[in-house]
Amino acid sequence: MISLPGLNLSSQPAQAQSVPAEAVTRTQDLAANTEYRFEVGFSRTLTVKLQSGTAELFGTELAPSTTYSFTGTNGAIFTWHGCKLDVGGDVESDYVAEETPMMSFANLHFALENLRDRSIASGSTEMGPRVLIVGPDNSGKTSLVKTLTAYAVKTDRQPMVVNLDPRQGMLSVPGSFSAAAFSSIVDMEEGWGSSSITGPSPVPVKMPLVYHYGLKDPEEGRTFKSLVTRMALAVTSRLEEDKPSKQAGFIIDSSGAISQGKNGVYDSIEHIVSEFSVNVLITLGSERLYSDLSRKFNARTTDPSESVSVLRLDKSGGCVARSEDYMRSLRHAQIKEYFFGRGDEPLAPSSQTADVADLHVFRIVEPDPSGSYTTVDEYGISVEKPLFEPVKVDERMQNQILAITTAGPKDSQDVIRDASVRGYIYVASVDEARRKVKLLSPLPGGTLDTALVVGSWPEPVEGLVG
Ligand SMILES: Nc1ncnc2c1ncn2[C@@H]1O[C@H](COP(=O)(O)OP(=O)(O)OP(=O)(O)O)[C@@H](O)[C@H]1O
Repeated sequence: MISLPGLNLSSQPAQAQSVPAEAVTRTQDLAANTEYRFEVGFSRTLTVKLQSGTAELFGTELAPSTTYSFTGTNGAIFTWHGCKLDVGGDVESDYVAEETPMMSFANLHFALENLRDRSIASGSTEMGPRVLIVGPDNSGKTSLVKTLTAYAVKTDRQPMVVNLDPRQGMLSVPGSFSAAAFSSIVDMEEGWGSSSITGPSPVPVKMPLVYHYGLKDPEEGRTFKSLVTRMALAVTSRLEEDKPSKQAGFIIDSSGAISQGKNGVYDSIEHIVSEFSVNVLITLGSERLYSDLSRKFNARTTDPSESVSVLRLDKSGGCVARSEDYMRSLRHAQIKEYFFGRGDEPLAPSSQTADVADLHVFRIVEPDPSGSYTTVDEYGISVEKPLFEPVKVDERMQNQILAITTAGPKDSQDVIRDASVRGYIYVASVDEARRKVKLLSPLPGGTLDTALVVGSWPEPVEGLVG
């Protein structure tokens, strides 16, 4: 058996052990072009083994005779030509679906392949496809990104994947934005990974680029657009040095919040399209979004090199609306994995004690309940609040995740905002009397003489250290 999914084995050893791979299984026959869909909660485990035929999970092929196990996961195992699966364990629900959008996903992949071939034919002067995926919450954006990435990697491409959704991290913790080039297969059970230093999950070619956003909703913060601009510059300059990834292009995953629009205006989407020079904009699961965006971008076809193809894909019937409880468990599992690794790839985070006075923590300033960022200064004049405010480390900071930025503690607000992230630390405990703080870091050592940034997202995680 490989590992428990994503999501740290140590949190649920009892359940994991209660379902050994050799426990009772049943055979699930799948006809061609159908998929086996499952919902597995955090307290259950499903095991799946490919008995015969071929099958894939979000584009990644299942290896024969390998038992995969899933916990805290919703997903679907699809087969193009039919297969038999050995299914065991326990699920919230499962069923076989005959209608899937996989053919349209595969067609999209082939269209992207044409653009990649065109980039190669141009001697890499042209960049490969620059794709942005938008759609409401739970419309299947991340699953489509995984599928397109897996298909591209199977064709020996090295696409870059950019995550601009703070609800879920990619190779990092929730609340971050990240980008990484992928070259080998996406790990089956976990699928995306949150740790940047474990081995087998999606294997980035280089360390991921990470920026800290620190809020739940891209539309609520003042730093979203600047971070998109920074990320676009960083991704573009990385691609200039990396031919295979430049030819393969990139795929951007976004948050459902930016697809809501305000009176037909999609400011954040337009900003991403313009900063990343997106030329393929995929709308998932919303006729209205497709209609609004195609009207907007089709009107701009004066210069063909700047044209944006807006495509519409149907939402898969398998997409599951996830409860707030489920999402919280998912975030906590991701954070736990960032520090401790996974069942078969454990990490040993280092614990260090520091003086409270040595930490330079900046809190992201949030709007007041009316959404305003203005305040009245000592002269009664209305002024804009700063982006960050320095905060003292006290007991309220216990269980918080802090971003270690590349900015110095004396740098300006803009420098702190635009700084990339070296990694994250967890505040395990604060002893106010002794003025000491115990920190957990995925990497040993490291200087704390930088600006540490904390936001309201992700929320404090209790009990990370037992
Ligand atoms: N075909 C399918 N069968 C079963 N489950 C699926 C299928 N497609 C997606 N899901 C599940 O549905 C949920 C929502 O999908 P996904 O995360 O891809 O959507 P999203 O649009 O990225 O969501 P959000 O923007 O809210 O993060 C996930 O738990 C995913 O694993």
